[in-house]
Parts: sequence; C-alpha cells; structure tokens
Amino acid sequence: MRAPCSPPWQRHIGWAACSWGSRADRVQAPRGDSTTRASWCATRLAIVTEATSPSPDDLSDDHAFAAWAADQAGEVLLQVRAESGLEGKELKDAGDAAAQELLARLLAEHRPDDAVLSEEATDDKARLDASRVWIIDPLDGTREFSEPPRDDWAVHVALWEATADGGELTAGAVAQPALGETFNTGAPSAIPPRTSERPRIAVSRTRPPAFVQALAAEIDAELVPMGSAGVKVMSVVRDVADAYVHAGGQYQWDNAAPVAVARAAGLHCSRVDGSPLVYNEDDTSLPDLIVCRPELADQIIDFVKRHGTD
Ligand SMILES: Nc1ncnc2c1ncn2[C@@H]1O[C@H](COP(=O)(O)O)[C@@H](OP(=O)(O)O)[C@H]1O
Ligand SMILES: [Mg+2]
Repeated sequence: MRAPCSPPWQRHIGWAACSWGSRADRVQAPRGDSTTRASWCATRLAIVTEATSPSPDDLSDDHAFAAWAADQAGEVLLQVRAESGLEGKELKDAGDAAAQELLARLLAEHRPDDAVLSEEATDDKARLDASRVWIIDPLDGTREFSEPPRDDWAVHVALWEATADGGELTAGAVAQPALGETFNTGAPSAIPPRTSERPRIAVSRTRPPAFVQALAAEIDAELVPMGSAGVKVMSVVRDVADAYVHAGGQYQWDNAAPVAVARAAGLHCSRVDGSPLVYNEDDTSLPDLIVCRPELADQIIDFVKRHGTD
C-alpha cells in the first residue's frame, strides 16, 4: 500500500504500473520505428486513465474540465517517461502522441460540439467559425520532457469563446506533472508577495531572445533560463520569476492556456509592444509576449518601444 501522503499522480502511477504487471513481467514497448512505438504507448497508456474520471456533473464546468484533462494527460506523460524505456526523439514522439491521443479523446467524449486547435493535429479551419475552440499543447517543453529528471515541461488546455467583438480565453489549465501541480482558472492562484528585490526574468533555456539580455541590463534584472512556455508563465505565478519575456517565434498553443491562468491570477499579459494577445486567429503564429507582475509591465513595454526586439 502506498503512503497516504503521496500526491494523486503518484498514487495513480502506482495503480497504473500494477495494472501492467509487476516490474519483472511488465510489458515493454515493441521494437520498431518510433511511430509504431509511439502509437503503442498512446494506446496502452490512454486506457489507464479511464478509471479516474470524475462525475459528469463536475466536468460540465469548463474550468474543472480543463484542469482534469490537463492532469490526465500529465499522468500519461509521466508514465511514458517512466515506463516506455524510450529516449531522445523516440521519447519526445511517444509523449506528444500519447498526450495528444488522450486529450483528443477526452475532448471528443466530453465536448463533442467544440472545435480544437492542437499543436499535434491538423489545423481544421472550421474553428474560425466556431463559437468555442479548445487550444491545446499536449506537451510543451518537449525537449525538457526527453531529458529526465528535468521537471520543466507542461500540458496546456485552454478554451477560447467568441464574443460580440472577437473572442477571448475563458478557461484554462497548465499541468506541471513533474511537480504534481495543475494551475487553472477555476481556482485562480493568489500571487505570493514578491520575494526578490531584483526582478527575475524567465527566458527560454535553449533560445533566449538577445534583446532580453539588454532589457535585463537596463532594469538590473537577473535572467532565469528554463524550458516550456507554460512553465515560464507559471514561474511568475509561483514567484520563481517576476516576468516572462519572449520574442522570435511561438504559436497560439504555446501560450493560450498559460495566459488564461496568468490573467485569472491578476498578472499582466500582452504582446511585447503592449497590444492584446489575440487567439483563434487564422495564422497560428503568436510570436511574442510578456507575462509579468503588473508593476513591471510599463518598464518592459517602454524598453521594447525604444529598442525593438532585434
Ligand atoms: N523561436 C521559436 N519559434 C517557434 N517556436 C518556439 C520558438 N521559441 C520557443 N518556441 C516554442 O515555445 C515552447 C517553449 O520553448 P522554450 O522552452 O524554448 O521557451 C516550445 O514548444 P514545444 O515544446 O511545444 O515545441 C517551443 O517550440
Ligand atoms: Mg509548446
């Protein structure tokens, strides 16, 4: 029996591992190309999650559904990482495929009338005429996912809804499975008081934009590199950083759910020039953003207006 203080995802993993057999006779992914192995993982692992469904009443709430779906995909990803025996690109592909398969299935089952925009699926332009669109990134920080024991990877689930003058993000969740945390708009985070006098700016660990170094020098900030857009936004929610500043490329799925969660927590979210972040546009590219404590926004936007992002 597992210790009662284990977080839910650990208890779930224990149950899932048992359902596959003991360590000695555990079923291993088949040999073969990465597509075959990824598909094996997706099928086998998706089955595991069915036992943890909450009641349909709970799931009629979009905030609760987003949190639950992100959490479920996170558990599957933890299992792929721990149980598949895959590494490197095969592990990335298996994670992407398993989380996509699960989220697509949960959305089809619980939100059959809604459109979906996913990093891992063909972009069905019917979403442009839909009133409700789920914008999902089944695995953000894919590179870090494939480098155990790194914990800077996430699952993103956001809901965009049409309004009279366009549309807006109305619900969202970001799971950080390796931390056992799922941040969501149903229970908005209270931002802790700032613990660092010197601003901390979260940046991409592998491709930090050059202008952010100049920004940091001007406002006497420290750069905090990490993987995953969702993890960087949640680092501001968690008071691990005070701002996330990015430019040079990103897509709607990379930042929709993180922005929904950050906004609900009262953080500033905008493009780097201060203009609004607009979702469910035809072009999936949404290449830059700022998420920060409100008191830092003017300084950052002013820097970009003076220096640009090149
Ligand atoms: N210049 C760029 N062009 C396109 N996508 C980018 C990008 N910089 C970051 N991203 C995407 O943003 C996410 C976070 O990246 P990073 O960890 O470097 O900050 C990653 O998503 P995925 O992991 O879902 O592919 C990555 O692909
Ligand atoms: Mg991503």
